[in-house]
Amino acid sequence: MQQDLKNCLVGANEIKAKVKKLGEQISRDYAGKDLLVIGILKGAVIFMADLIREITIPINIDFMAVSSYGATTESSGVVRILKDLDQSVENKHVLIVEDIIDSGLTLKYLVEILKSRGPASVKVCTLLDKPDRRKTEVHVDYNGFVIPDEFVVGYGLDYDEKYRHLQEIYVLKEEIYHS
Ligand SMILES: O=P(O)(O)OC[C@H]1O[C@H](OP(=O)(O)OP(=O)(O)O)[C@H](O)[C@@H]1O
Ligand code: HPA
Ligand SMILES: [Mg+2]
Repeated sequence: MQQDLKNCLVGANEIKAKVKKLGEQISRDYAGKDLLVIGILKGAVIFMADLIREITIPINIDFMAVSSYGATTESSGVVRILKDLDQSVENKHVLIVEDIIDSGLTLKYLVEILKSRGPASVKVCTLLDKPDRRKTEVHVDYNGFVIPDEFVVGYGLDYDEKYRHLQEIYVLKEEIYHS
Protein backbone atom coordinates (compact mmCIF):
# COMPACT_ATOMS: atom_id res chain seq x y z
CA MET A 1 0.00 0.00 0.00
CA GLN A 2 2.56 2.59 1.19
CA GLN A 3 4.76 1.63 -1.76
CA ASP A 4 1.97 2.74 -4.18
CA LEU A 5 2.09 6.33 -2.89
CA LYS A 6 4.47 9.00 -4.19
CA ASN A 7 4.13 11.74 -1.56
CA CYS A 8 1.67 13.20 0.93
CA LEU A 9 0.00 16.26 -0.60
CA VAL A 10 -2.28 17.34 2.26
CA GLY A 11 -1.69 16.18 5.83
CA ALA A 12 -4.30 15.27 8.45
CA ASN A 13 -3.86 18.44 10.54
CA GLU A 14 -4.10 20.66 7.50
CA ILE A 15 -7.30 18.89 6.43
CA LYS A 16 -8.78 19.19 9.92
CA ALA A 17 -8.11 22.93 10.13
CA LYS A 18 -9.55 23.55 6.67
CA VAL A 19 -12.69 21.50 7.33
CA LYS A 20 -13.29 23.47 10.53
CA LYS A 21 -12.95 26.76 8.65
CA LEU A 22 -15.34 25.63 5.91
CA GLY A 23 -17.87 24.48 8.52
CA GLU A 24 -17.73 27.87 10.23
CA GLN A 25 -18.13 29.72 6.95
CA ILE A 26 -21.12 27.59 5.91
CA SER A 27 -22.74 28.04 9.34
CA ARG A 28 -22.44 31.82 9.01
CA ASP A 29 -23.66 31.97 5.41
CA TYR A 30 -26.73 29.78 5.93
CA ALA A 31 -27.82 31.02 9.37
CA GLY A 32 -31.64 31.11 9.49
CA LYS A 33 -32.02 29.16 6.24
CA ASP A 34 -33.35 25.70 5.49
CA LEU A 35 -30.14 23.92 4.37
CA LEU A 36 -29.91 20.48 2.79
CA VAL A 37 -26.32 19.20 2.58
CA ILE A 38 -25.89 16.60 -0.16
CA GLY A 39 -22.84 14.33 -0.04
CA ILE A 40 -21.76 12.78 -3.34
CA LEU A 41 -20.86 9.14 -2.77
CA LYS A 42 -18.57 7.53 -2.51
CA GLY A 43 -15.64 9.94 -2.63
CA ALA A 44 -17.14 12.64 -0.40
CA VAL A 45 -18.10 10.31 2.45
CA ILE A 46 -15.17 11.09 4.76
CA PHE A 47 -15.13 14.83 4.05
CA MET A 48 -18.92 15.02 4.47
CA ALA A 49 -18.79 13.21 7.83
CA ASP A 50 -16.14 15.60 9.14
CA LEU A 51 -17.64 18.75 7.59
CA ILE A 52 -21.18 18.38 8.93
CA ARG A 53 -19.79 18.00 12.45
CA GLU A 54 -18.23 21.46 12.08
CA ILE A 55 -21.57 23.00 11.03
CA THR A 56 -23.29 24.61 14.00
CA ILE A 57 -26.70 25.45 12.47
CA PRO A 58 -29.57 22.94 12.00
CA ILE A 59 -29.25 21.06 8.69
CA ASN A 60 -30.62 18.04 6.87
CA ILE A 61 -28.35 15.65 5.02
CA ASP A 62 -28.85 13.35 2.06
CA PHE A 63 -26.66 11.49 -0.42
CA MET A 64 -26.42 10.85 -4.12
CA ALA A 65 -24.11 8.25 -5.61
CA VAL A 66 -22.67 8.98 -9.03
CA SER A 67 -19.73 7.51 -10.85
CA SER A 68 -17.71 8.32 -13.94
CA TYR A 69 -14.27 6.95 -13.01
CA GLY A 70 -13.65 3.21 -12.72
CA ALA A 71 -10.19 1.70 -12.90
CA THR A 72 -8.95 4.83 -14.73
CA THR A 73 -7.54 8.23 -13.89
CA GLU A 74 -9.61 10.00 -16.57
CA SER A 75 -13.32 10.70 -16.44
CA SER A 76 -15.26 8.52 -18.86
CA GLY A 77 -17.38 11.63 -19.50
CA VAL A 78 -20.50 9.58 -18.76
CA VAL A 79 -21.88 10.38 -15.33
CA ARG A 80 -24.24 7.73 -13.99
CA ILE A 81 -26.62 8.18 -11.05
CA LEU A 82 -26.29 5.04 -8.94
CA LYS A 83 -28.44 6.38 -6.09
CA ASP A 84 -30.75 9.39 -6.09
CA LEU A 85 -31.82 11.58 -3.15
CA ASP A 86 -34.42 10.31 -0.69
CA GLN A 87 -36.17 13.70 -0.57
CA SER A 88 -37.32 16.61 -2.69
CA VAL A 89 -35.06 19.67 -2.96
CA GLU A 90 -37.96 21.98 -3.86
CA ASN A 91 -37.59 25.40 -2.16
CA LYS A 92 -34.59 24.20 -0.15
CA HIS A 93 -31.12 25.68 -0.08
CA VAL A 94 -28.89 22.91 -1.40
CA LEU A 95 -25.17 22.51 -0.76
CA ILE A 96 -23.41 19.86 -2.84
CA VAL A 97 -20.40 18.36 -1.04
CA GLU A 98 -17.70 16.85 -3.27
CA ASP A 99 -14.25 15.46 -2.52
CA ILE A 100 -12.71 16.72 -5.75
CA ILE A 101 -13.52 18.70 -8.88
CA ASP A 102 -11.31 17.58 -11.74
CA SER A 103 -12.75 17.73 -15.29
CA GLY A 104 -15.89 19.32 -13.77
CA LEU A 105 -18.14 16.92 -15.68
CA THR A 106 -19.64 15.29 -12.58
CA LEU A 107 -20.42 18.61 -10.95
CA LYS A 108 -21.91 20.17 -14.09
CA TYR A 109 -24.24 17.21 -14.42
CA LEU A 110 -25.25 17.32 -10.74
CA VAL A 111 -25.89 21.07 -10.69
CA GLU A 112 -28.05 20.84 -13.81
CA ILE A 113 -30.11 17.99 -12.43
CA LEU A 114 -30.62 19.60 -9.03
CA LYS A 115 -31.45 23.04 -10.46
CA SER A 116 -34.16 21.47 -12.62
CA ARG A 117 -35.90 20.28 -9.42
CA GLY A 118 -36.76 23.78 -8.14
CA PRO A 119 -34.45 24.38 -5.15
CA ALA A 120 -34.17 27.81 -3.49
CA SER A 121 -30.42 27.79 -4.32
CA VAL A 122 -27.62 25.42 -5.27
CA LYS A 123 -24.04 25.93 -4.04
CA VAL A 124 -20.97 23.73 -4.11
CA CYS A 125 -18.37 22.84 -1.49
CA THR A 126 -15.34 20.79 -2.49
CA LEU A 127 -12.32 19.71 -0.50
CA LEU A 128 -10.01 19.61 -3.53
CA ASP A 129 -9.99 21.52 -6.79
CA LYS A 130 -7.76 20.51 -9.73
CA PRO A 131 -8.40 23.43 -12.13
CA ASP A 132 -5.73 22.42 -14.70
CA ARG A 133 -7.90 19.50 -15.80
CA ARG A 134 -11.19 21.29 -16.41
CA LYS A 135 -13.17 20.25 -19.48
CA THR A 136 -16.16 22.38 -18.60
CA GLU A 137 -16.62 25.55 -16.58
CA VAL A 138 -18.14 25.11 -13.12
CA HIS A 139 -18.62 27.51 -10.24
CA VAL A 140 -17.30 26.51 -6.81
CA ASP A 141 -18.50 28.39 -3.73
CA TYR A 142 -16.40 26.77 -0.99
CA ASN A 143 -13.02 25.32 -1.85
CA GLY A 144 -10.58 23.59 0.51
CA PHE A 145 -7.36 23.20 -1.47
CA VAL A 146 -6.31 23.89 -5.05
CA ILE A 147 -4.07 21.01 -6.14
CA PRO A 148 -1.78 20.37 -9.13
CA ASP A 149 -2.57 18.04 -12.02
CA GLU A 150 -1.74 14.76 -10.30
CA PHE A 151 -3.94 11.79 -9.43
CA VAL A 152 -4.57 11.76 -5.69
CA VAL A 153 -5.99 9.21 -3.28
CA GLY A 154 -6.97 8.99 0.39
CA TYR A 155 -9.51 10.71 2.68
CA GLY A 156 -12.32 9.23 0.57
CA LEU A 157 -10.63 9.42 -2.84
CA ASP A 158 -9.94 6.15 -4.62
CA TYR A 159 -8.13 4.55 -7.48
CA ASP A 160 -10.03 1.43 -8.55
CA GLU A 161 -11.93 1.55 -5.19
CA LYS A 162 -8.70 1.39 -3.15
CA TYR A 163 -7.03 3.85 -0.72
CA ARG A 164 -10.26 5.61 0.41
CA HIS A 165 -9.52 4.92 4.09
CA LEU A 166 -6.15 6.71 4.21
CA GLN A 167 -6.15 9.63 6.67
CA GLU A 168 -4.25 12.01 4.40
CA ILE A 169 -4.22 12.88 0.71
CA TYR A 170 -1.43 11.29 -1.32
CA VAL A 171 -0.22 11.44 -4.91
CA LEU A 172 -0.50 7.97 -6.44
CA LYS A 173 2.62 6.67 -8.19
CA GLU A 174 2.13 6.72 -11.94
CA GLU A 175 3.35 3.14 -12.31
CA ILE A 176 0.24 1.99 -10.43
CA TYR A 177 -2.14 3.17 -13.15
CA HIS A 178 0.24 2.84 -16.09
CA SER A 179 1.06 -0.81 -15.46
O1 LIG B 1 -14.61 16.58 -12.03
P1 LIG B 1 -14.68 15.14 -12.45
O2 LIG B 1 -13.64 14.84 -13.51
O3 LIG B 1 -16.04 14.70 -12.87
O4 LIG B 1 -14.19 14.25 -11.20
C1 LIG B 1 -14.71 14.38 -9.92
C2 LIG B 1 -15.59 13.23 -9.55
O5 LIG B 1 -14.88 11.99 -9.72
C3 LIG B 1 -14.89 11.25 -8.51
O6 LIG B 1 -15.98 10.37 -8.46
P2 LIG B 1 -15.96 8.91 -9.10
O7 LIG B 1 -16.66 8.91 -10.41
O8 LIG B 1 -14.56 8.36 -9.09
O9 LIG B 1 -16.85 8.09 -8.08
P3 LIG B 1 -16.49 7.82 -6.53
O10 LIG B 1 -16.77 9.09 -5.78
O11 LIG B 1 -17.40 6.71 -6.13
O12 LIG B 1 -15.04 7.44 -6.46
C4 LIG B 1 -15.03 12.31 -7.44
O13 LIG B 1 -15.53 11.78 -6.25
C5 LIG B 1 -15.94 13.33 -8.08
O14 LIG B 1 -17.30 12.99 -7.88
O1 HPA C 1 -7.27 12.80 -8.55
C1 HPA C 1 -8.29 12.10 -8.34
N1 HPA C 1 -8.25 11.07 -7.44
C2 HPA C 1 -9.32 10.27 -7.19
N2 HPA C 1 -10.49 10.40 -7.80
C3 HPA C 1 -10.61 11.41 -8.69
N3 HPA C 1 -11.67 11.77 -9.43
C4 HPA C 1 -11.31 12.80 -10.16
N4 HPA C 1 -10.02 13.14 -9.92
C5 HPA C 1 -9.54 12.27 -9.00
MG1 LIG D 1 -13.56 7.40 -7.77
